[in-house]
Amino acid sequence: MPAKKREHDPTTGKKNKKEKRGELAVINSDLRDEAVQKGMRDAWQRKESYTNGDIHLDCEPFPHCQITRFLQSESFVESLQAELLQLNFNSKSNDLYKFKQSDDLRERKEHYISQIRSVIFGEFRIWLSEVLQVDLEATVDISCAKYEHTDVLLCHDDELEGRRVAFILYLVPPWEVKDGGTLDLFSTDEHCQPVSVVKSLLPCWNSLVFFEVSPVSFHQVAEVLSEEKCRLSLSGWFHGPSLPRPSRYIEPPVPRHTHIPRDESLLFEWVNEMFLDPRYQARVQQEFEESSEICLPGFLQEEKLRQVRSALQSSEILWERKGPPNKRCYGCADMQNVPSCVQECWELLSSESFFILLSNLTGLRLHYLCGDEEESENEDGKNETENRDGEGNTQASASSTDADTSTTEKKDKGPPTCVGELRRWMHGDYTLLHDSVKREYGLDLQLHMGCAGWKSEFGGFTSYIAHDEDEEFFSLAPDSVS
Ligand SMILES: O=C(O)CCC(=O)C(=O)O
Ligand SMILES: [Fe+2]
Repeated sequence: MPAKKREHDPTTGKKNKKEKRGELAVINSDLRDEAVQKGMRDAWQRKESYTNGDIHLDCEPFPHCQITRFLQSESFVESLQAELLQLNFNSKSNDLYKFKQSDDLRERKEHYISQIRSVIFGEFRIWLSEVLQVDLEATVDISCAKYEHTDVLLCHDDELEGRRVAFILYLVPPWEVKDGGTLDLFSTDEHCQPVSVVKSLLPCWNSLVFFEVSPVSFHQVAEVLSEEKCRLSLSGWFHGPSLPRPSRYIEPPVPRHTHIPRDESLLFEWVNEMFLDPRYQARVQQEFEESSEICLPGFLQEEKLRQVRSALQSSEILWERKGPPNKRCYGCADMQNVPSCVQECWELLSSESFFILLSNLTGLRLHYLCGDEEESENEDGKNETENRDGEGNTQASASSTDADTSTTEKKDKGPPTCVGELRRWMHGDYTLLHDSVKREYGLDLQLHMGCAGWKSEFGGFTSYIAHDEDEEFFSLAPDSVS
């Protein structure tokens, strides 16, 4: 029920001060019910589900609770929504997310914003402390987010010093699965790494979701697909003692191999002869040494390229999803089961003669017969770079195929080796920058197929950033190499 309206103070006849400024925030009265509190507390301790009226607790894949009709008064929520929409919103975009965020709400003086802030970090925090049996601090950590068409927040766990419970209050129009924008919860494996979405919560007007921030609280906001609807929410964290965290999981390294023995005939068959001319190679090398990257259009012979491209488009290839989703999500082909011309192209890239060709084109020592003019510079760490996800992956949002090999060598580290994948990028695929990767020197090679006429708004670029820098220094679009 809405807070009782009283226009005038009966004793003075003056307007009631609070009424003049607007309604008060009152939370769902079920939360004050002692039986509900006890039921919630017991269920939370035992990690069991619990439902009572507007409150639904579920512990799979990790404990989370949805409170529908969080605020008693509909008109309060409407006024709050209107006030929030008047705020200034800033576009936020990086590899992990794209959405709009309001200015800081901690100090805002607007009536409804102040009201909701004090009820969430006052009465509701005390209720939550009681239910979870955890001392939650009065620290105010809240902002307003607006997700519109194509906005997204990829898989993450919310872990940050001090955050104990995450909450989101939704202020959305009637929402359906086809609108996207669900809050997806991930299951995790034995290393606390996310596996797949096992539950999706539809955002719902005046409902509040909360969950404990933990090593397994992986979630995402699915891309908003509706072109009209605005997914407005207030979200933040209650701070308190963090849960124990296992040490960061480091993925086992992907096995690499040295070149495979194939002679130059493979090069003559596959590579445009221009790139085999030593004078042209010297020019390419000079340019590569100046800029550390080079694009070689028309690298493969037209007929070979056509064969590979059409073989890749055939349905014979089994594309497997590569995860974990907090690091990457794209299709990857099993190289044992690809058409023979694709296999042959793969052999070309791993062949001894190709290692020599790459040495000649780059000046890097990728074969013992070739000198390395860059070696002393690399040894200083001057050229240390890392791409957007630190592992030589591209980010894409449309169908494409991409072969990527990396070759590395450092003194006393043995002969140069390579590793690669045949990848397919579709709408929604991505890689994320992350820390759990060993930094080392390497050469990234990308061979894009079927990306002619690529437009920048398709996404799918690879973003390279230097270690410890925020800004990218180089972006590679697929069309520049097809
Ligand atoms: O809006 C949501 O449903 C979740 C938002 C979220 O996960 C976050 O802001 O960290
Ligand atoms: Fe989150």
